[in-house]
Amino acid sequence: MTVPVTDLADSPLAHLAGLAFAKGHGTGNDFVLVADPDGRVDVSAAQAAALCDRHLGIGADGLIRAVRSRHVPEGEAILAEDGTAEWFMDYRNADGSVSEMCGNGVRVFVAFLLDQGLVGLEPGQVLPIGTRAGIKRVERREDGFAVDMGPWEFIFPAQAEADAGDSLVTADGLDVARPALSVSMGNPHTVVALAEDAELSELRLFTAPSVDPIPPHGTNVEFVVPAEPLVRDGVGTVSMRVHERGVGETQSCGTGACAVAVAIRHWAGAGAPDRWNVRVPGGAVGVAFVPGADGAEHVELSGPAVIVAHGTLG
Ligand SMILES: N[C@@H](CCC[C@H](N)C(=O)O)C(=O)O
Repeated sequence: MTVPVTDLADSPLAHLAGLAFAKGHGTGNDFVLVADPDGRVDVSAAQAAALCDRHLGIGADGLIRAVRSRHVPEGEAILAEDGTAEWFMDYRNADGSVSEMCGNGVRVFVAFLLDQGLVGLEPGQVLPIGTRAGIKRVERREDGFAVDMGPWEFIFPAQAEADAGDSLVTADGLDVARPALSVSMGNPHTVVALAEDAELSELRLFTAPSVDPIPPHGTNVEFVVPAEPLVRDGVGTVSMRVHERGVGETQSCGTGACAVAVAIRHWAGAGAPDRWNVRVPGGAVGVAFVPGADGAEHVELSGPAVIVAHGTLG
């Protein structure tokens, strides 16, 4: 009997045989990346999930398709706002669901465009990228990328302003439900403060925490512990773990780190710093609150982006 070692016939990946891909990560948040400049690769939710499967596929927290903005429905609005936003980040979670935004992903996306020779970008230069959460401007730096993530918002503004929390979160490893604050960074996040490192490390995030009330489109849940001291030389430091919507626990979440900085600064009150170092299991990212060109406060996310491998499916 011949064993068909390259046969994907029974897999959702069958129609993608021959597809070139790269694998990359930002602080351990890892992605399969596919270049599809002319919008010819139609990846279904099942195929995205199969590609991201760590046992039967390539394995990743998400799938990123690099497509020209003019070839996606969202691109019309993107290009109307900025005709130079040529590239669109089509992002899917590991379960195949679509997400509005990925902060680590958008840095890795630009590293991938550079890797593929699809753009040129010198340190100090900025590239506008279309996403489902609008245009994100990504600056190349000597040691990685910094992204203008735009303004943040409370998801339940009335409760957030009035109280320390707007919802309650229970998770495996927590003795009682904890108050939490829900923040939108284009995608939804719910942030829970814990008292000490032991509480953070004892969490078991194999199952999704439960959030009540849950934001309308579900949520990513971040658990955060302040460093001791919280602020040194004007920069705050915290440690976080995350359970991502559509994925599970990941090594890092860029939009989650931004949401954590928003919540911790809110809880810390007047005098809290505008610059934060957010430690994650896969490394650390920087978050800064900066004035945006539109007059609103914007969140800037900075960190590394690495392309680790290239391959062909099948
Ligand atoms: N890891 C990402 C966020 C990816 C999307 C998220 N799971 C969602 O569904 O909103 C990041 O770095 O921001």
